Amino acid sequence: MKITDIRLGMLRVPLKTPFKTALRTVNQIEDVVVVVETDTGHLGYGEAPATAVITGDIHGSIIEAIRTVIKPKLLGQEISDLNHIIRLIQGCIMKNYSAKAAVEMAVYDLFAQSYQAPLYKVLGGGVPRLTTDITISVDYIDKMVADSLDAVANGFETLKVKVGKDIGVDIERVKAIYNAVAGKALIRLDANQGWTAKEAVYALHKLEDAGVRLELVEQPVKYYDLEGLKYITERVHTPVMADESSFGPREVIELIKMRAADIINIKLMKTGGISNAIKIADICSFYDMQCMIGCMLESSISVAAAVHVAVAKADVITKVDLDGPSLCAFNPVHCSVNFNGPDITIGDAPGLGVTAIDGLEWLN
Ligand SMILES: C[C@H](N)C(=O)N[C@H](CCC(=O)O)C(=O)O
Ligand SMILES: [Mg+2]
Repeated sequence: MKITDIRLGMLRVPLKTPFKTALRTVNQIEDVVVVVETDTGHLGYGEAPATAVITGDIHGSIIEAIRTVIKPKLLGQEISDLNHIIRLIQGCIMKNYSAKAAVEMAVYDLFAQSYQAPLYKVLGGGVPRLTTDITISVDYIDKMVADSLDAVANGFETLKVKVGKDIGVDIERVKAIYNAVAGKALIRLDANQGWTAKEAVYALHKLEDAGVRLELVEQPVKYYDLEGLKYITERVHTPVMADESSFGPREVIELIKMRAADIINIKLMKTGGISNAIKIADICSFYDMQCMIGCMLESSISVAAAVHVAVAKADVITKVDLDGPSLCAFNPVHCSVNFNGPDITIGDAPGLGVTAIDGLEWLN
C-alpha cells in the first residue's frame, strides 16, 4: 500500500452556541481535512483546526506546510513503513503541529486499515468506549448556570467550566454552577492562561474554603509561566493540569522534573499527532502521572483519532475532554466512532472508519 496523493479540503460546521474562553470566541468549526490516497484505493483521513492563539497554526500555514513540505516527502512511501513515515513527518519541518497531526493520523488510519483492524487495536487494544465531559463557555453567571443545568439534563456528568476572565466574577461563576449542579456533576475548571499565579491561589483557596470541590484546574497561568504553575501546584489541594504549557514529550519531561503540574492534557494538535501522544502517555505512565485527552474545536475525524488513542492508553489517560462533536450543531462525518452526548463508542470498522464527509469543500 503506497501513498499516491494527499488531498486537502475544508470542513465548516456551525456550533450549537458560541464557544467562549479566556482566549477567544468561536462560532463554527473550520478545519482543514486531509485525505491520503494509496495505490490500493484505500483512503486515510485526518483533520487540523487552526487554533492560532494556542498552537500558532492558521489555515494558510497548515495547508502550505502539508502541500509544499510534508506531501512531497510522503508520496511513494509504503504504509507498512509506519515508523519511517512518522520520522519523515516529524522531521521535515519545525513546529506546524496541527499539520503534522492531521497527516500522521491519516497515515495511522491507513496502517490500521492495512491490518483490517480498528486503530485502537493496532495501538494495543482496549475497551472501545469512553465518557467525555462538555465545555461550559465563560459568560454571564446566569447563562453559565443555565448551560450547566442543560448539560446535566443531557446526561453529562462532568462539566469543563471556562474561567480566566475577572477573578472575582470567576469565583462567583464557579460557586453558582457548583451549587446549581450539586452532586449531579463533577466540575473541572479551565482558565486558559487567564489568571496570574497569585490570583489562581487566591481563587482556589476561596473556593476550597467555601466547600467547592473541583476535580482539577487547567492551565491557570500563561503557557510560559512554569514557575507560576509550580507555585500554584504547591499551594492548592485542587489538582493542577498543564494544557498550553505542554505540547510535546520535551515539555512534559520538564513539567515532571519541575513537579510543576499534577496532570497533563494531551491534545493531538499540540503533540503533532498520535506518535508523540503515545510517547507522552508512556512517559506519564512511567512517572505515575495521569493524563487527560483533549481536543480543540475539531469535528469527529480528528476527535475519533484521539478516541482511539485514549482507549489504547486508558491506564494513564483517565480523563476525557473530547466534546468537539457534541458542541457542533450536526455531525457531517460518517465514521465508526459514535458520539452520543457523553457516551463515545468505537465500532468494528478498520482504521478510523470514516466513510463519508458531508459538505467537504475540496481545496485541490
Ligand atoms: C473543546 C475543548 N473542550 C476545549 O475546551 N479545548 C480548549 C481549547 C479549544 C480552542 O480554543 O479551540 C482547551 O482545552 O483549552
Ligand atoms: Mg485547556
